[in-house]
Amino acid sequence: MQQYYTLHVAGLTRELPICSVSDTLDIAAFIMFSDVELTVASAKEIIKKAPPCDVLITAESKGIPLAYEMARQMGIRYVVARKSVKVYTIDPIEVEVQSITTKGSQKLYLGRDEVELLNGKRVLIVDDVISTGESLKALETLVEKAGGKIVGQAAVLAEGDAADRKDIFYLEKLPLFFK
Ligand SMILES: O=P(O)(O)OC[C@H]1O[C@H](OP(=O)(O)OP(=O)(O)O)[C@H](O)[C@@H]1O
Ligand SMILES: Nc1ncnc2[nH]cnc12
Repeated sequence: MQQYYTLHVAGLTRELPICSVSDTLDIAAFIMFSDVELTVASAKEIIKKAPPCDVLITAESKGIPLAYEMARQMGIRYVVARKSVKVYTIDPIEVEVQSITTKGSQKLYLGRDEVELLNGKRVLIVDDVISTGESLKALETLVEKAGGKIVGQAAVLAEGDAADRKDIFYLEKLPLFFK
């Protein structure tokens, strides 16, 4: 039978389905897509903790609604690091990324327009979850390549050991489930 983890975040409660990552590890899947109420409330709470910044960056895909909503509330722009190059991606820069939810390695790309938005700016990196930190590391590398200055790294949830990191801020911890 499907099992759930009860999450309290930003004044809301959600039941997260427990999903298998491997023979030894399960995660509670945190998917903000579709959940406008949770996205708006989480954005508001992260903004309260955020340092002054000029632009946000997130990774495709689950960080996008959060970055959009934070940028809307803050009145600033946001950049999405894409997982593929499109016909309209001019002069892409790239970095390799691995994530706890995806087998094998992927890449994150920024086009020239996104690089221009980041260059010389105070950049806040945002994501829905920070777990192994690999996605965050890839975003850091991209911001540095683009000539941006990272002023903070934020997430709604810090999963597993990420909760002990001192270089990020987040709203709630999320446990990993070892089998
Ligand atoms: O700290 P990490 O281990 O890198 O995990 C965190 C990343 O994993 C998730 O994305 P995912 O790779 O599942 O891709 P998706 O957003 O496209 O579903 C999440 O949105 C973060 O970007
Ligand atoms: N618990 C989780 N739910 C969704 N995506 C994730 N990426 C890393 N941990 C995750």
